[in-house]
Amino acid sequence: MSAQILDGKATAATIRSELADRIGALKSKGITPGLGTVLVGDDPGSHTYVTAKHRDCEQLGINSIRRDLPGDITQEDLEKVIDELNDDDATTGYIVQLPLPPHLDEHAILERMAPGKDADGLHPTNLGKLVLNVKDRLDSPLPCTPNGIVELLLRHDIHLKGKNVLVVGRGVTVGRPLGLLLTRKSINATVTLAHTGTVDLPRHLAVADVVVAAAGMPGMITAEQLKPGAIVLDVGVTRVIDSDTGKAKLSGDVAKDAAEVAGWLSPNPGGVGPMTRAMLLSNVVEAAERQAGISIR
Ligand SMILES: Nc1nc2c(c(=O)[nH]1)N[C@@H](CN(C=O)c1ccc(C(=O)N[C@@H](CCC(=O)O)C(=O)O)cc1)CN2
Repeated sequence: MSAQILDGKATAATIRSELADRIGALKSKGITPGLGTVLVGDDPGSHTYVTAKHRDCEQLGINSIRRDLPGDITQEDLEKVIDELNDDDATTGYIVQLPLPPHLDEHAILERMAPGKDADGLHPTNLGKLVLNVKDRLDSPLPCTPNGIVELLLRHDIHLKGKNVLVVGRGVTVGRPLGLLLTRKSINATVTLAHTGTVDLPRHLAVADVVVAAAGMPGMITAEQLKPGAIVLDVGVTRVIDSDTGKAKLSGDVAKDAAEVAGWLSPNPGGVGPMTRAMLLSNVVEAAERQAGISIR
């Protein structure tokens, strides 16, 4: 048996073409959405993701505003950039690429962003709305990776009602918000959130109908640990040096042989990553629609 593929690349392309129509409608009213990005330092992964986000914008006719800043920028100077983007009318939404270098206070930076311009759904007000389960999902943006995972499953006609979902990793961009999203009544999954303090992870894996691996530990989840037929989403990405070529390559959290046991598997790359970017574009378009007072659906 070989797992069916949760094709994030193709699904993201479909979402982009749907967004193109909405961007056209905004432009006909004289509004062009604009995505701002703030990138601090020279981490190659973050650089790749930000560049890809701007490429997506260019392809869809979204303006993009790029602020690449030195790795030793002070908190005060970074806050000035945040204030400028908050005040810039051309920037309808923006993100601060994470992680920030350790000398910077990430929470203070996210909190300083205007919640209405937060294209990542990571401002405390927007995360708070997720916690409070604010009914109208269009009232505030959802974090891109969790939203992308839900969208990827739904568009493959996979519904999680009553399913046991094991989320491995409690980071702010994936694990924590995903648990909140999946336990909404509209999804109704039963979620276990595992982390580095979890005792006996294999016991949890053995009973999980769905596994979301977002720990950033290459190959940590193997075929023999999975329940046969499990739906597996491989989210974690680590850059490792290939011992044969000496070149850096990407490695997910799920071992290659998982495909022999899983019922569905998201490839990595090509699975959740492209969906994260598609959901960012969707948040930017929704923010522009909200700001223009356009009723969305
Ligand atoms: N402010 C944010 N920072 C980070 C987020 C986030 O949602 N907001 N998530 C991750 C990184 N991330 C988005 O920024 C991201 C990860 C992966 C991809 C992607 O398209 N991956 C491709 C492979 C790309 C490659 O060659 O490296 C794939 O999976 O096919 C996009 C965005 C942490 N930071």
